[in-house]
Amino acid sequence: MNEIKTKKQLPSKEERHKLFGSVEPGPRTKPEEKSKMPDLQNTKKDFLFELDAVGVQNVKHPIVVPSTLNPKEQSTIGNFYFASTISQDSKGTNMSRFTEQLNVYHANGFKVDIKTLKQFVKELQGRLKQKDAELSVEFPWFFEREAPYTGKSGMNHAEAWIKVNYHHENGYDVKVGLKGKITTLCPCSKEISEYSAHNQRGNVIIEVTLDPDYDETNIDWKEVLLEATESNASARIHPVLKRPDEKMVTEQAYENPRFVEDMVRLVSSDLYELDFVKQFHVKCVNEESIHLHDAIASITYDKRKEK
Ligand SMILES: Nc1nc2c(ncn2[C@@H]2O[C@H](COP(=O)(O)OP(=O)(O)OP(=O)(O)O)[C@@H](O)[C@H]2O)c(=O)[nH]1
Repeated sequence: MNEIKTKKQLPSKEERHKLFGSVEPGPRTKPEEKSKMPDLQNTKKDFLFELDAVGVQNVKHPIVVPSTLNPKEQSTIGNFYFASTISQDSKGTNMSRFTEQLNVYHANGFKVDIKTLKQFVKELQGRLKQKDAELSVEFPWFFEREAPYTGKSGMNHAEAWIKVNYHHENGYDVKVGLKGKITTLCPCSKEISEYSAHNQRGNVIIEVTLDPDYDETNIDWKEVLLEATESNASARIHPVLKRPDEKMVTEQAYENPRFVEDMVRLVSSDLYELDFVKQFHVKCVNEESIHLHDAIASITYDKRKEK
């Protein structure tokens, strides 16, 4: 026997909102025109302390990333931080101006190269009417990777970031960074064991200060930092491996054992030799396969302080 279904008769949307607590607007007494509104953040008084930074963070926005590896240009999502210092006599910043400027750049297709970001930060300093401004942007950077024997390719990615600071008297400070993943095979395990050696996935985190004359039209820092990471590892990580490839990377790792300390020293040596790198920080975090904890090592070095 067929059941007879009766359709619910819902109240109108307005009635439904009232049912769940919406009320009529109250009397309006405060100005609605911008020029008549108090501007609290622009109050001038002695506010006791200068601020190191005031701004916005965790701003997600579409960006275009140029690359020397394939794909040569990729659309992705950047996570931005924008800030400036403010003086003791200013109550607050004009927060709308950070995202207002972001939208101006979006209208032209926001390409996150060093030249564009430097221009962005200088304009932001002017827009905020402060003596400095800074931004950082983090994004996943994709690159094509071929298997070592069969040449089968797929996409790998690393976390990349750029930090730009501009001061109206001191100029720019630009830092770039990359977190890449590698295989490391334990030298101690190889030495003491009758067979095999434990290995792990290592994370190499690099941040470098760029030389003011760094020319991104000649060198892509992302590719260089990735190569410094991967070329010093026990083996590279691949998206696609067939059996002949797997045999190659397994044997290569066994032939190139690395402690976490070896990794940071070898990567630092490569960075030391690069003219466009003035200062660097290298950290390696190995997700140990024979422990629940990670092994870590790091180096910070400033070439500008050398005698
Ligand atoms: N300074 C400051 N603003 C905040 C904060 N949190 C939110 N805001 C918001 O920032 C917005 C105002 O931005 P402003 O840039 O000062 O706006 P405006 O004065 O209309 O903009 P201009 O014409 O550029 O000066 C308001 O919506 C504030 O509520 C905060 O902690 N500090």
